Amino acid sequence: MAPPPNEAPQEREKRLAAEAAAQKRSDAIDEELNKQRQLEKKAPCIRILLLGQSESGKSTALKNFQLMNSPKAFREERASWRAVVQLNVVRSMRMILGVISEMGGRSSLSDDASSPPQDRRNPSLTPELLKLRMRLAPLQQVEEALLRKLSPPGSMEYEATHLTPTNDSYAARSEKLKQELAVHSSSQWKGAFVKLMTTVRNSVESLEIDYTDDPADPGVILNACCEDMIKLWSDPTLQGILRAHNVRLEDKSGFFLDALERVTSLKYVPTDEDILRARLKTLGVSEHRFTFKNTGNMVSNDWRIYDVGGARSLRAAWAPYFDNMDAIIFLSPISAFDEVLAEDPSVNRLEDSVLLWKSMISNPLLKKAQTVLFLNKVDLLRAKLEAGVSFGHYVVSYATKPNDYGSVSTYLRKKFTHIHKQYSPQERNLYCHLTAMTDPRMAQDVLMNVKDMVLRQNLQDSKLM
Ligand SMILES: Nc1nc2c(ncn2[C@@H]2O[C@H](COP(=O)(O)OP(=O)(O)OP(=O)(O)O)[C@@H](O)[C@H]2O)c(=O)[nH]1
Ligand SMILES: [Mg+2]
Repeated sequence: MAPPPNEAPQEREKRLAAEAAAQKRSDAIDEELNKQRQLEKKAPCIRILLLGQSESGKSTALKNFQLMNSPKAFREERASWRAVVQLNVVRSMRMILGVISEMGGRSSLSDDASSPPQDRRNPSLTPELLKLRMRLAPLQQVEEALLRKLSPPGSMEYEATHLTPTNDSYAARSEKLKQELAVHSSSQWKGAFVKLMTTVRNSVESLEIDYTDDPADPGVILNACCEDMIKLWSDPTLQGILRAHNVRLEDKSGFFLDALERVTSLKYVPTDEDILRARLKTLGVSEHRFTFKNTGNMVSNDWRIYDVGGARSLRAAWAPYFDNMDAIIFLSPISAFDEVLAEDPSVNRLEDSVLLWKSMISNPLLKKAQTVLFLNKVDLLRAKLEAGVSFGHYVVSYATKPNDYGSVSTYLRKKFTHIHKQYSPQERNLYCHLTAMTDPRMAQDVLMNVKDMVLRQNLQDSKLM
């Protein structure tokens, strides 16, 4: 900056001294930044990219990494996950109420059941079910309150999920409610729960939080609906209706209806397994840093794991991360052989997953990355096959081979392995595991294995260089 006109010698001295001090501070900052850069260069980190279609289990794998590496921090976030579990419960209930409404030719879950002419004509709906539907109308309020809590105004998800409380009809709001709550990975959705987190931190031992002193807590209404929700879910007529409509809620993400009493209790705090089962869709790409212990001095202890949103419209955002990855972990939810994509109901989910695997494997930018494949959701695959859902009916090339877990999983492993061999731009190993990411013990065993393998390979590569 030019010196002020008519500057007195004393002022000039003062100004020069201030400028020199500022320069010194700036140099010190530059030096610090350089030091950090040098350190980062000296200790390069290991980068892992989680890939796969939506609901394949990427974020669940990430949660397992967090649980493995920093269990304390993971558990301190329990209060935030409580609201997600509650939202998952309400969503499952809404699917049930939706089926009932459809049968009655109505679309609203807050309809008055006192004069339902269509319902009376439908022999499958009992007066008890209609009564429960009416009694559970307040769940709509719970859902709206939870969404407001998880996506407050001003947050990135607000636009996508916010329900205008103003003049929208319920039908219009219901349309918006159909969208799944998604959270931008870099956003601060957990911030809304900071106050509660402190409480949880103080009560980690007893695992209890008392929310009853917060009248605005949607959990209070949810708790009041608990008995009716249990009655509805255990109603044999309803179970028959769901079967007839081919709705298997127990296979869907975020299923908690088998634990309604526990998860709707006023003092409910999610367990590790609950957090792994809770469903929250990811938007965008997020980087998570881990420092693993006992990895020796030869290679870095620093790990960066990247979680991406798997829905089709979000896949374009993956490419900038392909360069420079040490490993990719691709998750394929193999239980989804009889399901379709939420974003495009004309596409079978297993078929989409196979095509995505092919395109990732053949991508030249990823040719140096080690490839890890998780054939995930084996628990659901087993349950589905045991319930008599025919794999061969959906996968024509499987034909009439036995419809049991062993045969189906072997077939899929071979199929994915074959693609890997055929489409890799250069020869490389494949580390394939059959996994259930919601089982923390199994998941952590597998992830520990993957971690060691990536590390060994990294060490080998650095020796060769
Ligand atoms: N039963 C069962 N559920 C699983 C398994 N792995 C993940 N899930 C559940 O499946 C749902 C979806 O998992 P996410 O980890 O959110 O899926 P994602 O790949 O991150 O999905 P996007 O964020 O939409 O890309 C969650 O409710 C998980 O708890 C599994 O092995 N078995
Ligand atoms: Mg995710």
